[in-house]
Amino acid sequence: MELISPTVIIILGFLALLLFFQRKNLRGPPCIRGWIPWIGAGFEFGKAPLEFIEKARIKYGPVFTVFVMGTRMTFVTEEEGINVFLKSKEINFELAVQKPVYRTASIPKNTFLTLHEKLYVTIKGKIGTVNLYQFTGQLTEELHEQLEKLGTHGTMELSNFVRHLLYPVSVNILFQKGLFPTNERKIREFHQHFQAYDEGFEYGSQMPECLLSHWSKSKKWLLALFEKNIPDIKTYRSAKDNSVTLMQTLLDIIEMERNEEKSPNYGLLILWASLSNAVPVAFWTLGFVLSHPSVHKTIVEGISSVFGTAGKDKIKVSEDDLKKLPLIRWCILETLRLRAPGIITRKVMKPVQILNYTVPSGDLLMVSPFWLHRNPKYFPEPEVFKPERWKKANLEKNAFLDGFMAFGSGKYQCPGRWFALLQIQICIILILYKYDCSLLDPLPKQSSLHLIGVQQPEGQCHIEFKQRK
Ligand code: HEM
Repeated sequence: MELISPTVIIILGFLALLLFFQRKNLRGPPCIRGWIPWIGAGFEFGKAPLEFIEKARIKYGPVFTVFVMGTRMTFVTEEEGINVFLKSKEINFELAVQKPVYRTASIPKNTFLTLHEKLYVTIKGKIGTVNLYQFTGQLTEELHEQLEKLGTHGTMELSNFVRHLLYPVSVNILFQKGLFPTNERKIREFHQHFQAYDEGFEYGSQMPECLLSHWSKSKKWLLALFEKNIPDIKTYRSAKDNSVTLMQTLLDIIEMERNEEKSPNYGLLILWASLSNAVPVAFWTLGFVLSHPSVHKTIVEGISSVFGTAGKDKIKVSEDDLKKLPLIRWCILETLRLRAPGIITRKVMKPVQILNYTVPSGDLLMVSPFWLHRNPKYFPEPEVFKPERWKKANLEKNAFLDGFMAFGSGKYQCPGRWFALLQIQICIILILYKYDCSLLDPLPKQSSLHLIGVQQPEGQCHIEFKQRK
Protein backbone atom coordinates (compact mmCIF):
# COMPACT_ATOMS: atom_id res chain seq x y z
CA MET A 1 0.00 0.00 0.00
CA GLU A 2 1.31 3.41 -0.93
CA LEU A 3 1.89 5.80 2.01
CA ILE A 4 0.80 9.43 1.88
CA SER A 5 3.83 11.56 1.17
CA PRO A 6 4.98 14.11 3.80
CA THR A 7 4.25 16.95 1.29
CA VAL A 8 0.60 15.90 1.06
CA ILE A 9 0.40 15.73 4.86
CA ILE A 10 1.82 19.27 5.14
CA ILE A 11 -0.64 20.59 2.55
CA LEU A 12 -3.58 18.87 4.28
CA GLY A 13 -2.45 20.27 7.64
CA PHE A 14 -2.19 23.73 6.14
CA LEU A 15 -5.70 23.44 4.62
CA ALA A 16 -7.13 22.27 7.97
CA LEU A 17 -5.55 25.26 9.70
CA LEU A 18 -6.92 27.59 7.02
CA LEU A 19 -10.38 26.09 7.47
CA PHE A 20 -10.12 26.46 11.23
CA PHE A 21 -9.25 30.18 10.96
CA GLN A 22 -11.89 30.75 8.33
CA ARG A 23 -14.47 29.15 10.62
CA LYS A 24 -13.35 31.42 13.40
CA ASN A 25 -13.84 34.37 11.06
CA LEU A 26 -17.21 33.03 9.99
CA ARG A 27 -18.57 33.72 13.44
CA GLY A 28 -21.98 35.31 13.08
CA PRO A 29 -23.18 38.21 15.23
CA PRO A 30 -24.85 37.42 18.60
CA CYS A 31 -28.28 36.08 17.77
CA ILE A 32 -31.44 36.74 19.73
CA ARG A 33 -33.65 33.79 18.99
CA GLY A 34 -36.99 32.57 20.07
CA TRP A 35 -40.49 32.50 18.91
CA ILE A 36 -40.84 36.22 18.85
CA PRO A 37 -43.26 37.53 16.28
CA TRP A 38 -42.07 40.54 14.33
CA ILE A 39 -44.90 42.58 15.72
CA GLY A 40 -48.00 41.73 17.66
CA ALA A 41 -48.54 39.54 20.68
CA GLY A 42 -45.67 38.35 22.76
CA PHE A 43 -42.28 39.34 23.87
CA GLU A 44 -40.32 42.56 24.02
CA PHE A 45 -39.52 42.90 20.33
CA GLY A 46 -43.19 42.67 19.46
CA LYS A 47 -44.34 45.06 22.19
CA ALA A 48 -41.99 47.98 21.52
CA PRO A 49 -39.62 47.09 18.67
CA LEU A 50 -38.09 50.56 18.51
CA GLU A 51 -36.92 50.45 22.13
CA PHE A 52 -35.91 46.83 21.77
CA ILE A 53 -33.28 47.78 19.13
CA GLU A 54 -31.53 50.20 21.48
CA LYS A 55 -31.71 47.82 24.47
CA ALA A 56 -30.27 45.00 22.34
CA ARG A 57 -27.42 47.27 21.14
CA ILE A 58 -26.47 48.05 24.74
CA LYS A 59 -26.66 44.38 25.75
CA TYR A 60 -25.19 42.60 22.69
CA GLY A 61 -22.98 45.23 21.02
CA PRO A 62 -23.03 47.11 17.73
CA VAL A 63 -23.98 44.14 15.51
CA PHE A 64 -26.66 41.65 16.49
CA THR A 65 -29.14 39.36 14.78
CA VAL A 66 -32.79 38.92 15.63
CA PHE A 67 -34.27 35.64 14.38
CA VAL A 68 -38.00 36.04 13.94
CA MET A 69 -40.54 33.85 12.18
CA GLY A 70 -37.86 32.24 10.02
CA THR A 71 -36.23 35.57 9.05
CA ARG A 72 -32.78 36.65 10.21
CA MET A 73 -32.50 40.40 10.69
CA THR A 74 -29.03 41.70 11.43
CA PHE A 75 -28.95 45.17 12.92
CA VAL A 76 -25.90 47.37 12.38
CA THR A 77 -25.65 50.40 14.62
CA GLU A 78 -22.16 51.84 14.13
CA GLU A 79 -20.09 53.39 11.38
CA GLU A 80 -18.41 50.26 9.97
CA GLY A 81 -21.70 48.38 9.62
CA ILE A 82 -23.46 51.40 8.20
CA ASN A 83 -20.70 51.82 5.60
CA VAL A 84 -21.19 48.21 4.52
CA PHE A 85 -24.97 48.82 4.39
CA LEU A 86 -24.48 51.85 2.17
CA LYS A 87 -21.55 50.86 -0.03
CA SER A 88 -21.14 47.09 -0.36
CA LYS A 89 -21.93 45.54 -3.75
CA GLU A 90 -23.24 42.49 -1.90
CA ILE A 91 -26.13 44.43 -0.36
CA ASN A 92 -29.39 44.68 -2.34
CA PHE A 93 -32.42 46.97 -1.94
CA GLU A 94 -34.84 45.35 -4.37
CA LEU A 95 -34.67 41.85 -2.90
CA ALA A 96 -35.13 43.24 0.62
CA VAL A 97 -38.38 45.04 -0.16
CA GLN A 98 -39.83 42.70 -2.78
CA LYS A 99 -41.66 40.42 -0.30
CA PRO A 100 -43.23 43.26 1.72
CA VAL A 101 -44.31 44.84 -1.59
CA TYR A 102 -45.91 41.54 -2.59
CA ARG A 103 -47.73 41.23 0.72
CA THR A 104 -48.95 44.82 0.96
CA ALA A 105 -49.74 45.61 -2.67
CA SER A 106 -49.96 42.13 -4.30
CA ILE A 107 -47.27 42.94 -6.87
CA PRO A 108 -45.55 39.67 -7.85
CA LYS A 109 -41.75 39.34 -7.68
CA ASN A 110 -41.15 39.28 -11.45
CA THR A 111 -43.31 42.34 -12.12
CA PHE A 112 -41.63 44.23 -9.29
CA LEU A 113 -38.10 43.39 -10.42
CA THR A 114 -38.87 44.22 -14.07
CA LEU A 115 -40.41 47.60 -13.32
CA HIS A 116 -38.62 48.87 -10.20
CA GLU A 117 -35.63 50.68 -11.69
CA LYS A 118 -37.66 52.35 -14.48
CA LEU A 119 -40.37 53.55 -12.09
CA TYR A 120 -37.82 54.78 -9.54
CA VAL A 121 -35.93 56.86 -12.12
CA THR A 122 -39.22 58.29 -13.42
CA ILE A 123 -40.46 59.34 -9.95
CA LYS A 124 -37.08 60.92 -9.19
CA GLY A 125 -37.20 62.87 -12.46
CA LYS A 126 -40.81 63.94 -12.17
CA ILE A 127 -40.86 65.15 -8.54
CA GLY A 128 -37.13 65.57 -7.84
CA THR A 129 -35.16 68.81 -7.65
CA VAL A 130 -35.11 69.57 -11.41
CA ASN A 131 -38.89 69.83 -11.78
CA LEU A 132 -39.79 70.54 -8.17
CA TYR A 133 -40.75 74.19 -8.35
CA GLN A 134 -43.37 73.48 -11.00
CA PHE A 135 -45.41 72.20 -8.06
CA THR A 136 -45.25 75.36 -5.95
CA GLY A 137 -48.28 76.99 -7.61
CA GLN A 138 -50.34 73.80 -7.63
CA LEU A 139 -49.57 73.03 -3.98
CA THR A 140 -50.48 76.58 -2.93
CA GLU A 141 -53.77 76.50 -4.84
CA GLU A 142 -54.82 73.07 -3.58
CA LEU A 143 -53.95 73.99 0.01
CA HIS A 144 -55.95 77.25 -0.20
CA GLU A 145 -58.92 75.20 -1.42
CA GLN A 146 -58.70 72.83 1.54
CA LEU A 147 -58.06 75.61 4.10
CA GLU A 148 -61.18 77.41 2.91
CA LYS A 149 -63.22 74.36 3.97
CA LEU A 150 -61.98 74.79 7.55
CA GLY A 151 -63.77 78.14 7.84
CA THR A 152 -62.76 81.08 10.02
CA HIS A 153 -62.15 79.20 13.27
CA GLY A 154 -62.44 75.84 14.98
CA THR A 155 -60.94 73.10 17.09
CA MET A 156 -59.75 69.78 15.67
CA GLU A 157 -57.57 66.85 16.56
CA LEU A 158 -54.18 67.76 15.04
CA SER A 159 -53.66 64.50 13.05
CA ASN A 160 -57.12 64.88 11.60
CA PHE A 161 -56.49 68.53 10.80
CA VAL A 162 -53.34 67.64 8.85
CA ARG A 163 -55.00 64.70 7.07
CA HIS A 164 -57.87 66.92 5.92
CA LEU A 165 -55.32 69.16 4.25
CA LEU A 166 -52.76 66.74 2.86
CA TYR A 167 -54.80 63.73 1.71
CA PRO A 168 -56.68 65.70 -0.98
CA VAL A 169 -53.67 67.84 -1.90
CA SER A 170 -51.41 64.82 -2.59
CA VAL A 171 -54.08 62.77 -4.35
CA ASN A 172 -55.20 65.62 -6.61
CA ILE A 173 -51.64 66.61 -7.55
CA LEU A 174 -49.87 63.26 -7.87
CA PHE A 175 -52.76 61.24 -9.32
CA GLN A 176 -55.51 63.34 -10.89
CA LYS A 177 -57.26 66.59 -10.07
CA GLY A 178 -60.67 65.65 -8.67
CA LEU A 179 -59.77 62.05 -7.80
CA PHE A 180 -60.07 62.85 -4.10
CA PRO A 181 -63.76 62.68 -3.18
CA THR A 182 -65.65 65.87 -2.36
CA ASN A 183 -68.73 64.24 -0.88
CA GLU A 184 -68.65 64.06 2.98
CA ARG A 185 -69.50 60.37 3.19
CA LYS A 186 -66.92 59.36 0.58
CA ILE A 187 -64.24 61.51 2.23
CA ARG A 188 -64.95 59.73 5.53
CA GLU A 189 -64.71 56.36 3.79
CA PHE A 190 -61.36 57.27 2.20
CA HIS A 191 -59.95 58.42 5.56
CA GLN A 192 -61.18 55.31 7.32
CA HIS A 193 -59.76 52.87 4.77
CA PHE A 194 -56.45 54.63 4.18
CA GLN A 195 -55.84 54.91 7.93
CA ALA A 196 -56.70 51.24 8.50
CA TYR A 197 -54.38 50.23 5.64
CA ASP A 198 -51.58 52.48 6.89
CA GLU A 199 -51.90 51.39 10.54
CA GLY A 200 -51.82 47.71 9.56
CA PHE A 201 -49.12 48.10 6.89
CA GLU A 202 -46.33 46.73 9.08
CA TYR A 203 -48.32 43.63 10.07
CA GLY A 204 -49.43 43.29 6.45
CA SER A 205 -45.83 43.37 5.25
CA GLN A 206 -44.93 40.41 7.52
CA MET A 207 -47.98 38.17 7.70
CA PRO A 208 -50.32 36.44 5.25
CA GLU A 209 -53.30 38.65 4.38
CA CYS A 210 -55.77 35.96 5.47
CA LEU A 211 -54.77 36.60 9.11
CA LEU A 212 -55.60 40.30 8.87
CA SER A 213 -59.22 40.53 7.78
CA HIS A 214 -59.83 44.18 8.79
CA TRP A 215 -56.65 45.33 7.04
CA SER A 216 -57.39 43.20 3.99
CA LYS A 217 -60.84 44.80 3.65
CA SER A 218 -59.31 48.28 3.50
CA LYS A 219 -56.62 47.14 1.08
CA LYS A 220 -59.33 45.77 -1.22
CA TRP A 221 -61.36 48.97 -0.92
CA LEU A 222 -58.35 51.08 -1.99
CA LEU A 223 -57.51 48.70 -4.85
CA ALA A 224 -61.11 48.89 -6.05
CA LEU A 225 -60.92 52.71 -5.95
CA PHE A 226 -57.95 52.59 -8.30
CA GLU A 227 -59.44 49.89 -10.51
CA LYS A 228 -62.48 52.11 -11.07
CA ASN A 229 -60.47 55.27 -11.69
CA ILE A 230 -57.41 54.11 -13.67
CA PRO A 231 -59.09 54.80 -17.07
CA ASP A 232 -59.88 58.40 -16.01
CA ILE A 233 -56.44 58.95 -14.48
CA LYS A 234 -54.89 57.80 -17.77
CA THR A 235 -56.79 60.20 -19.98
CA TYR A 236 -56.94 63.25 -17.67
CA ARG A 237 -55.14 66.39 -18.86
CA SER A 238 -54.69 69.52 -16.79
CA ALA A 239 -57.03 72.26 -18.09
CA LYS A 240 -54.31 74.83 -17.42
CA ASP A 241 -51.26 73.51 -19.22
CA ASN A 242 -52.07 70.04 -20.51
CA SER A 243 -49.39 68.59 -18.17
CA VAL A 244 -49.52 65.00 -16.94
CA THR A 245 -49.39 63.81 -13.34
CA LEU A 246 -46.81 61.52 -11.73
CA MET A 247 -49.24 58.58 -11.74
CA GLN A 248 -50.02 59.07 -15.45
CA THR A 249 -46.33 58.88 -16.31
CA LEU A 250 -45.98 55.72 -14.23
CA LEU A 251 -49.04 54.15 -15.87
CA ASP A 252 -47.45 54.67 -19.31
CA ILE A 253 -44.39 52.69 -18.20
CA ILE A 254 -46.47 49.95 -16.58
CA GLU A 255 -48.48 49.62 -19.80
CA MET A 256 -45.39 49.67 -22.02
CA GLU A 257 -44.03 46.73 -20.03
CA ARG A 258 -47.38 44.93 -20.46
CA ASN A 259 -48.26 44.87 -16.79
CA GLU A 260 -51.40 47.03 -16.94
CA GLU A 261 -53.39 44.56 -14.84
CA LYS A 262 -51.16 45.65 -11.94
CA SER A 263 -51.85 49.40 -12.43
CA PRO A 264 -54.25 49.62 -9.42
CA ASN A 265 -51.61 47.88 -7.26
CA TYR A 266 -49.01 50.50 -8.18
CA GLY A 267 -51.64 53.18 -7.51
CA LEU A 268 -52.00 51.79 -3.99
CA LEU A 269 -48.24 51.62 -3.44
CA ILE A 270 -47.63 55.23 -4.57
CA LEU A 271 -50.61 56.43 -2.54
CA TRP A 272 -49.16 54.84 0.59
CA ALA A 273 -45.61 56.10 -0.10
CA SER A 274 -46.82 59.66 -0.67
CA LEU A 275 -49.05 59.92 2.41
CA SER A 276 -47.81 57.57 5.11
CA ASN A 277 -44.74 59.62 6.11
CA ALA A 278 -45.55 63.13 4.93
CA VAL A 279 -48.74 63.37 7.02
CA PRO A 280 -47.20 62.47 10.42
CA VAL A 281 -44.18 64.67 9.63
CA ALA A 282 -46.53 67.64 9.05
CA PHE A 283 -48.28 66.73 12.33
CA TRP A 284 -45.03 66.68 14.35
CA THR A 285 -43.63 69.81 12.68
CA LEU A 286 -46.74 71.84 13.52
CA GLY A 287 -46.74 70.29 17.01
CA PHE A 288 -43.08 71.17 17.66
CA VAL A 289 -43.45 74.72 16.28
CA LEU A 290 -46.58 75.43 18.34
CA SER A 291 -45.03 74.04 21.52
CA HIS A 292 -41.84 76.16 21.16
CA PRO A 293 -43.12 79.74 21.64
CA SER A 294 -39.94 81.52 20.48
CA VAL A 295 -39.72 79.40 17.30
CA HIS A 296 -43.46 79.93 16.68
CA LYS A 297 -43.11 83.72 17.14
CA THR A 298 -40.09 83.98 14.80
CA ILE A 299 -41.88 81.96 12.11
CA VAL A 300 -45.08 84.04 12.30
CA GLU A 301 -43.04 87.26 12.15
CA GLY A 302 -41.17 85.91 9.11
CA ILE A 303 -44.43 84.99 7.35
CA SER A 304 -45.88 88.46 8.11
CA SER A 305 -42.78 90.19 6.76
CA VAL A 306 -42.96 88.24 3.46
CA PHE A 307 -46.76 88.12 2.92
CA GLY A 308 -48.23 90.81 5.20
CA THR A 309 -50.60 90.17 8.07
CA ALA A 310 -54.03 90.07 6.43
CA GLY A 311 -54.86 86.37 6.90
CA LYS A 312 -57.77 86.53 4.44
CA ASP A 313 -55.77 86.96 1.23
CA LYS A 314 -55.11 84.04 -1.11
CA ILE A 315 -51.37 84.57 -1.13
CA LYS A 316 -49.13 83.09 -3.82
CA VAL A 317 -45.96 81.41 -2.60
CA SER A 318 -42.88 81.61 -4.83
CA GLU A 319 -39.51 79.89 -4.72
CA ASP A 320 -38.00 83.21 -3.57
CA ASP A 321 -40.50 83.50 -0.70
CA LEU A 322 -39.50 80.03 0.48
CA LYS A 323 -35.83 81.05 0.53
CA LYS A 324 -36.72 83.97 2.83
CA LEU A 325 -38.22 81.57 5.38
CA PRO A 326 -35.44 79.04 6.08
CA LEU A 327 -36.50 78.45 9.71
CA ILE A 328 -39.60 76.58 8.54
CA ARG A 329 -37.47 74.19 6.47
CA TRP A 330 -35.07 73.70 9.40
CA CYS A 331 -38.03 72.88 11.67
CA ILE A 332 -39.23 70.21 9.23
CA LEU A 333 -35.76 68.65 9.00
CA GLU A 334 -35.29 68.76 12.78
CA THR A 335 -38.69 67.08 13.15
CA LEU A 336 -37.65 64.43 10.65
CA ARG A 337 -34.45 63.87 12.63
CA LEU A 338 -36.41 63.28 15.84
CA ARG A 339 -39.22 61.19 14.37
CA ALA A 340 -37.28 59.33 11.66
CA PRO A 341 -38.19 55.84 10.37
CA GLY A 342 -37.42 53.00 12.79
CA ILE A 343 -35.62 50.96 10.14
CA ILE A 344 -34.51 50.78 6.54
CA THR A 345 -33.45 47.45 5.13
CA ARG A 346 -31.30 45.69 2.50
CA LYS A 347 -30.63 42.01 1.67
CA VAL A 348 -27.20 40.39 2.02
CA MET A 349 -26.40 38.63 -1.29
CA LYS A 350 -22.94 37.28 -0.38
CA PRO A 351 -21.47 37.01 3.16
CA VAL A 352 -20.12 40.36 4.37
CA GLN A 353 -17.60 41.07 7.08
CA ILE A 354 -18.61 43.61 9.75
CA LEU A 355 -16.28 44.13 12.72
CA ASN A 356 -15.34 40.58 13.78
CA TYR A 357 -18.45 39.01 12.37
CA THR A 358 -19.51 37.47 9.11
CA VAL A 359 -23.10 38.25 8.22
CA PRO A 360 -24.35 35.37 6.04
CA SER A 361 -26.11 35.75 2.69
CA GLY A 362 -29.89 35.81 2.99
CA ASP A 363 -29.86 38.00 6.13
CA LEU A 364 -31.81 41.24 6.08
CA LEU A 365 -29.43 44.01 7.08
CA MET A 366 -31.15 46.69 9.16
CA VAL A 367 -30.18 50.28 9.96
CA SER A 368 -32.28 52.47 12.26
CA PRO A 369 -32.35 56.15 11.17
CA PHE A 370 -34.30 56.89 14.39
CA TRP A 371 -31.39 55.72 16.60
CA LEU A 372 -28.65 57.00 14.28
CA HIS A 373 -30.14 60.46 14.69
CA ARG A 374 -29.53 60.18 18.41
CA ASN A 375 -25.79 59.83 18.03
CA PRO A 376 -24.30 62.90 19.80
CA LYS A 377 -21.26 62.74 17.52
CA TYR A 378 -23.46 63.97 14.66
CA PHE A 379 -26.21 65.67 16.63
CA PRO A 380 -25.12 67.14 19.99
CA GLU A 381 -27.95 67.18 22.58
CA PRO A 382 -29.77 64.70 20.36
CA GLU A 383 -33.11 64.71 22.20
CA VAL A 384 -33.51 68.50 21.99
CA PHE A 385 -35.54 70.13 19.20
CA LYS A 386 -32.94 72.55 17.80
CA PRO A 387 -33.89 73.73 14.31
CA GLU A 388 -30.88 76.08 14.19
CA ARG A 389 -28.50 73.10 13.92
CA TRP A 390 -29.66 72.94 10.26
CA LYS A 391 -28.06 76.33 9.54
CA LYS A 392 -24.89 74.35 8.80
CA ALA A 393 -26.48 72.13 6.14
CA ASN A 394 -25.91 73.14 2.54
CA LEU A 395 -29.59 73.02 1.62
CA GLU A 396 -29.06 75.28 -1.42
CA LYS A 397 -26.99 72.41 -2.81
CA ASN A 398 -29.60 69.87 -1.69
CA ALA A 399 -27.38 68.35 0.99
CA PHE A 400 -28.53 67.29 4.46
CA LEU A 401 -26.38 67.10 7.61
CA ASP A 402 -23.92 64.19 8.02
CA GLY A 403 -25.56 61.29 9.79
CA PHE A 404 -29.09 62.22 8.63
CA MET A 405 -30.97 59.30 7.10
CA ALA A 406 -34.70 59.96 7.43
CA PHE A 407 -35.09 59.47 3.66
CA GLY A 408 -32.87 56.39 3.54
CA SER A 409 -29.64 56.55 1.63
CA GLY A 410 -27.70 55.42 -1.43
CA LYS A 411 -29.05 54.47 -4.83
CA TYR A 412 -32.68 54.11 -3.78
CA GLN A 413 -33.02 57.00 -1.37
CA CYS A 414 -36.62 58.30 -1.18
CA PRO A 415 -37.42 59.83 -4.59
CA GLY A 416 -40.25 61.94 -3.08
CA ARG A 417 -38.13 63.72 -0.47
CA TRP A 418 -37.97 67.15 -2.11
CA PHE A 419 -41.66 67.10 -2.95
CA ALA A 420 -42.46 66.14 0.67
CA LEU A 421 -40.35 68.97 2.08
CA LEU A 422 -41.91 71.51 -0.31
CA GLN A 423 -45.43 70.34 0.42
CA ILE A 424 -44.99 70.51 4.21
CA GLN A 425 -43.24 73.89 3.98
CA ILE A 426 -46.10 75.48 1.99
CA CYS A 427 -48.64 73.79 4.26
CA ILE A 428 -47.08 75.32 7.42
CA ILE A 429 -46.78 78.77 5.76
CA LEU A 430 -50.42 78.86 4.68
CA ILE A 431 -51.78 77.57 8.02
CA LEU A 432 -49.78 80.10 10.05
CA TYR A 433 -50.51 82.91 7.60
CA LYS A 434 -54.25 82.30 7.74
CA TYR A 435 -54.75 81.31 11.40
CA ASP A 436 -53.58 82.10 14.91
CA CYS A 437 -53.03 78.58 16.18
CA SER A 438 -52.48 77.05 19.59
CA LEU A 439 -52.35 73.53 21.01
CA LEU A 440 -54.99 72.65 23.59
CA ASP A 441 -53.15 69.52 24.79
CA PRO A 442 -49.50 68.70 25.45
CA LEU A 443 -47.79 67.17 22.42
CA PRO A 444 -48.13 63.34 22.74
CA LYS A 445 -45.15 61.02 22.94
CA GLN A 446 -44.13 59.00 19.88
CA SER A 447 -45.40 55.44 19.80
CA SER A 448 -42.63 52.82 19.73
CA LEU A 449 -44.85 50.20 18.11
CA HIS A 450 -43.68 50.57 14.52
CA LEU A 451 -40.39 50.21 12.73
CA ILE A 452 -41.53 50.99 9.19
CA GLY A 453 -41.82 54.70 8.45
CA VAL A 454 -41.74 57.76 10.71
CA GLN A 455 -43.07 57.58 14.25
CA GLN A 456 -46.77 58.09 14.93
CA PRO A 457 -48.16 60.02 17.94
CA GLU A 458 -49.20 57.86 20.89
CA GLY A 459 -52.31 59.89 21.72
CA GLN A 460 -54.44 62.79 20.61
CA CYS A 461 -53.67 66.49 20.59
CA HIS A 462 -56.13 69.25 19.71
CA ILE A 463 -55.40 72.43 17.82
CA GLU A 464 -57.45 75.63 18.03
CA PHE A 465 -57.35 77.92 14.98
CA LYS A 466 -58.78 81.42 14.47
CA GLN A 467 -58.47 83.47 11.32
CA ARG A 468 -55.95 86.30 11.75
CA LYS A 469 -57.39 89.79 11.67
C1 HEM B 1 -41.44 63.23 4.91
C2 HEM B 1 -41.91 62.32 4.11
C3 HEM B 1 -41.17 61.09 3.63
C4 HEM B 1 -40.25 60.30 4.28
C5 HEM B 1 -39.70 60.46 5.69
C6 HEM B 1 -39.89 59.23 3.37
C7 HEM B 1 -38.97 58.22 3.65
C8 HEM B 1 -38.65 57.20 2.79
C9 HEM B 1 -37.69 56.16 3.08
C10 HEM B 1 -36.91 55.99 4.38
C11 HEM B 1 -37.63 55.34 2.00
C12 HEM B 1 -36.73 54.09 1.85
C13 HEM B 1 -35.38 54.51 1.29
C14 HEM B 1 -34.24 53.54 1.53
O1 HEM B 1 -34.47 52.40 1.91
O2 HEM B 1 -33.07 53.96 1.35
C15 HEM B 1 -38.56 55.85 1.02
C16 HEM B 1 -38.81 55.29 -0.20
C17 HEM B 1 -39.74 55.77 -1.09
N1 HEM B 1 -40.45 56.94 -1.00
FE1 HEM B 1 -40.44 58.24 0.52
N2 HEM B 1 -40.59 59.39 2.20
C18 HEM B 1 -41.38 60.52 2.32
C19 HEM B 1 -42.23 61.05 1.37
C20 HEM B 1 -42.45 60.52 0.14
C21 HEM B 1 -43.33 61.09 -0.86
C22 HEM B 1 -44.15 62.39 -0.71
C23 HEM B 1 -43.31 60.28 -1.93
C24 HEM B 1 -44.09 60.54 -3.19
C25 HEM B 1 -44.42 59.69 -4.10
C26 HEM B 1 -42.41 59.17 -1.62
C27 HEM B 1 -42.11 58.09 -2.44
C28 HEM B 1 -41.26 57.06 -2.12
C29 HEM B 1 -41.05 55.90 -2.98
C30 HEM B 1 -41.75 55.61 -4.29
C31 HEM B 1 -40.10 55.09 -2.33
C32 HEM B 1 -39.58 53.72 -2.80
C33 HEM B 1 -38.34 53.89 -3.62
C34 HEM B 1 -37.88 52.62 -4.31
O3 HEM B 1 -38.67 51.70 -4.45
O4 HEM B 1 -36.73 52.55 -4.75
N3 HEM B 1 -41.90 59.37 -0.36
N4 HEM B 1 -39.16 57.01 1.52
